[in-house]
Amino acid sequence: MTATVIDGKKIAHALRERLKQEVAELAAHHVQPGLAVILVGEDPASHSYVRGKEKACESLGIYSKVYRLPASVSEAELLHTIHELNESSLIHGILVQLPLPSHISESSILLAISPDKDVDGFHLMNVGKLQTGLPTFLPCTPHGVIQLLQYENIPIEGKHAVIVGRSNIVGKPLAALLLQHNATVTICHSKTVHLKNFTKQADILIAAVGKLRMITADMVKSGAAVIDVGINRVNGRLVGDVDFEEVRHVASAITPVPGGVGPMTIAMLLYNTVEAAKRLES
Ligand SMILES: Nc1nc2c(c(=O)[nH]1)N[C@@H](CN(C=O)c1ccc(C(=O)N[C@@H](CCC(=O)O)C(=O)O)cc1)CN2
Repeated sequence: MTATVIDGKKIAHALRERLKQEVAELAAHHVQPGLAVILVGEDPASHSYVRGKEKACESLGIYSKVYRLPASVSEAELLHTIHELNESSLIHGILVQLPLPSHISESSILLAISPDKDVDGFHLMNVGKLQTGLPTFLPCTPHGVIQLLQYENIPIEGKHAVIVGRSNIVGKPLAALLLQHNATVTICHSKTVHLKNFTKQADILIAAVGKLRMITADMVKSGAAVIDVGINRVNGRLVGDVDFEEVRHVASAITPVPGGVGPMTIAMLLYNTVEAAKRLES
């Protein structure tokens, strides 16, 4: 068997084209969605993701403003910036690029963002809404994974989805979303004993740990859909958590890294920003 390679770039592009039209329609009503991005420190990967977000906004006609702050910025200064953005009529979405330096409390910062502008879906209010199935901003990467599965007509309902990784950004919200779509969900993590016994049962296997090529062909059930959320940098190259070259001969569908889930993360952020503008301006 050779798997279908899921083209995240193409799917993200299609979504962005739809959003571009929506932004044009909003412009006709004198509404321009606005996104504020706060970036703290010098992490090159974070700078690159934020540049990607800025460029994506520009290409759709979304206003964006990036606050590039030094790693030495205090929590109080950061909170002050967020409070100002909460009040700004030009800004509909606010996000703080993660990770933050260790002297800043991530939970205090995320709690300060108005839930109505929380386009990452990380505010506790929105986390709670997701868990209880209420409408809210869906975290971008998990939402992107669901969109990829749906675009490829990969059934979710009744299937066993196994997620390797329990982060607040990906693993936990993705489990909630897959449950909403009536999958049976297992979350595995660094303390899971006999990981392979679980991954081998997956109809949909999602790797989100940040460990280079840790999912090998012997860990995958024949015909499974394999979604690789991992981003590992090796000598300047991006490599996922899945051994793509091996696993593609066992799976029925697989996402590459780069060009799989990553582009969907940005597309879903644009989606949430447009949604935020529509809600706040209605
Ligand atoms: N506040 C947030 N911080 C972080 C998030 C997030 O959703 N919100 N997620 C990640 C990083 N991330 C977005 O911020 C992100 C990761 C990857 C990509 C992407 O497009 N990847 C491309 C490759 C890009 C490259 O060449 O470097 C791909 O996989 O094809 C976009 C955004 C952590 N922080």
